Amino acid sequence: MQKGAILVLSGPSGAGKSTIINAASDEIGEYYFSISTTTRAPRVGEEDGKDYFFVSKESFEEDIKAGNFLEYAEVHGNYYGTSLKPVREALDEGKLVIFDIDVQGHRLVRAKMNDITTSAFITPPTLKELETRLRARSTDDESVIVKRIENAKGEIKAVGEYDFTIINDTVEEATKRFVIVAKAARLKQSAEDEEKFVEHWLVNN
Ligand SMILES: Nc1ncnc2c1ncn2[C@@H]1O[C@H](COP(=O)(O)OP(=O)(O)OP(=O)(O)O)[C@@H](O)[C@H]1O
Ligand SMILES: Nc1nc2c(ncn2[C@@H]2O[C@H](COP(=O)(O)O)[C@@H](O)[C@H]2O)c(=O)[nH]1
Repeated sequence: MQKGAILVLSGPSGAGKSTIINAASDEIGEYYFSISTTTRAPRVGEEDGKDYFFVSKESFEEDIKAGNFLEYAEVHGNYYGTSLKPVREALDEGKLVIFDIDVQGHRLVRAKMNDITTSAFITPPTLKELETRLRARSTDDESVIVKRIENAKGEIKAVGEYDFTIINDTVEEATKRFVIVAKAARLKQSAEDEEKFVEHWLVNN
């Protein structure tokens, strides 16, 4: 029986998802962060197996064919996907599994594992502030930044599909809110658990 729960975090590139997960990591108890596979090239300082599993397009497409992904999507011109096996194992161990995935990925996870999923959309207060932060991060070329800002205008429209919205004005305040959301996510029960509880409750009355 599956015992864990899922917390999906989405938001435009540069919203602060990684920053907030890292800032909250000591306060949210034991969790498993799902390391995605991508065909994007590593940024300076990124490590294979820590930030992402960096693979070729051919290798990614083989994994698609083999059914190895829980979800995958093309985002900003590259493939990104969540491997099913480690997620299943973490859920079976009763862990909270945290995903940093885009809005398409969130829809696919919802379609497959809605009953154990909680989600939050993170965004800076304005598009202008997003642009400032993406430029200040200095990890991407100008053409990549322009593409991500353009895509953010579409991504923000999915905000209503999420359980929670976290406006990342200051890291401190956004992290506090994320910690509360993570605690709520842990409490999400699977439909199977609910059925068992009702059965047990009725029999014992
Ligand atoms: N509240 C904040 N105020 C100012 N700068 C911030 C804030 N939150 C994050 N940042 C900065 O904004 C940049 C983007 O943050 P981060 O890399 O965490 O975004 P992300 O959502 O994980 O992006 P991506 O989806 O591209 O991986 C970083 O340089 C980070 O230090
Ligand atoms: N659908 C998925 N989206 C993913 C996954 N891993 C990351 N992402 C999203 O991609 C963008 C860009 O990330 P970056 O590291 O290149 O800046 C960002 O919105 C992530 O949330 C995934 O496995 N599936």
